[in-house]
Amino acid sequence: MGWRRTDAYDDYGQWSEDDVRVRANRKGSRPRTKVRPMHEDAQEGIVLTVDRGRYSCLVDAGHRKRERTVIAARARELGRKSVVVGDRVALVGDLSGDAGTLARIVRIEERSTLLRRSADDTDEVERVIVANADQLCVVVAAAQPEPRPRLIDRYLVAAYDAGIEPMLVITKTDLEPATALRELVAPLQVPVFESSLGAEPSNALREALVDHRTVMVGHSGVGKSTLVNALVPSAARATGHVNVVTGRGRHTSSSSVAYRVDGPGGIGHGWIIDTPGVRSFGLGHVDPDAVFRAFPGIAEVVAECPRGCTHLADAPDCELDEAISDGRLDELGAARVASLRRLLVSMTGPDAASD
Ligand SMILES: Nc1nc2c(ncn2[C@@H]2O[C@H](COP(=O)(O)OP(=O)(O)OP(=O)(O)O)[C@@H](O)[C@H]2O)c(=O)[nH]1
Ligand SMILES: [Zn+2]
Repeated sequence: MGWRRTDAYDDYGQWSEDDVRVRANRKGSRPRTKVRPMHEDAQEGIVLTVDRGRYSCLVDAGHRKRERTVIAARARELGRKSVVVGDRVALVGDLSGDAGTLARIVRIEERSTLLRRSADDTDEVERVIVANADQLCVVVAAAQPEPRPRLIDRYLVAAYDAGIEPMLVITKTDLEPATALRELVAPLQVPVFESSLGAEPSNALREALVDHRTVMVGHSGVGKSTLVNALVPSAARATGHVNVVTGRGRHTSSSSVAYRVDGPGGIGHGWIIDTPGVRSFGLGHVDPDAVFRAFPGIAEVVAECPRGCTHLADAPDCELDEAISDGRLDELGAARVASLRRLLVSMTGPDAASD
C-alpha cells in the first residue's frame, strides 16, 4: 500500500463549477485528432462506491435539497483509466438520480493523493484503491486478535512516505488496556483514540474526522466494521466474520466505500473510506528519506547526511546520530528516530510482506 500526494486538495463539499473548469483547461491542450466534446455542461460528482462497472456518485454535495446519488458508468473516452472511490469526476447524461437512470463519467479530475496497493515489496504493479484521502486511520485491537506491531509500522510508513497524517484507533479496550499500543506510537505522536464494544465513538475521534477524508485500514477481526457502523449507523457493514453473499444493495466485502461521518453533536462532517481489501500490501516504492523528512526537526538533520545515507542504525556518518549526541535532537527526537528506524527495518525484514 502506498500513497502519493499530487497537489492541493479541495474539500468534498466545496467544489465549484469554476474549479472544475480551471482544472479541465489547465494546460490549454486539445486532442490532436478528432475534436472531443469538452462536456462543459458536465457536473461534478464524488465517487462513493464502485461495484462491477457501476459507480455511485454524490452530486451537489452539501446542498441541503439537491444533494443526491447518481449511478454512472464510464464513458468510452476514459480509456483504461480506473475510477476509484474518492475520485472527483465529471458527469453527463441523466443526473436525476431516479431509479433506473444511468449517467456517464467523462472525466476524472486531478487527484490530490492516491492510495495504492502492490502485492508485495518487490511488486511494481500497483492498483489504485482510493483517491483524494488526507488521513489514514489504523484500526488495531488491544486483544483478539493480538496486535501486530509490524503491521502497524507498515501502515505508518505508508502514511509518512506520502506526508499523509496517520491516526490510531485502538478497539476492544474492554478486553485489554491500550497501554502497550499507546507506548508503541508515543514517540511518533500519532493521535490515539480508544473504542470498545457498545460505547459511543468519542467526540475526540469524531472531531478528528471532521473536514478530512480518512481511509480506515486494519487487519481482519480488529473491529473495523463495528467501528464504521458505530460512526455511521446507516453504513450497515457486515461484522463478525460473516461471509456476506453479495445481494442487491449490498456491497461486496472487497469494495471500498466512502461514508459521510458527523462531527460531535452533528456539527460538521468528514468522510471515512472503508477499505476491506487492504490487508496485506507491499511497500516497494517507499522512500526512507521521505519518511524521515515527514518530521520537522528531523528533516533538517537528514538534509545534512552524506549522499545515499539510509539513516538506519548501521549507517556510517548518519547525521541523526550526531544530532542525538550533540543535543540538536532532544529526548523525544531521539525516541522518534529510534521508532522510525524500527519502522523502516520492520518494513524490509524477512517476514515483512507476510503481515
Ligand atoms: N469485546 C469487543 N469485541 C469487539 C469490539 N469491536 C468489535 N468486536 C467484535 O470483534 C469481532 C470482529 O469485529 P468486526 O467489526 O467484524 O471486525 P472487522 O475488523 O470488520 O473484521 P472483518 O469483518 O473480518 O473485516 C466481532 O465479533 C465484534 O463483535 C470491541 O470493542 N470489544
Ligand atoms: Zn542519515
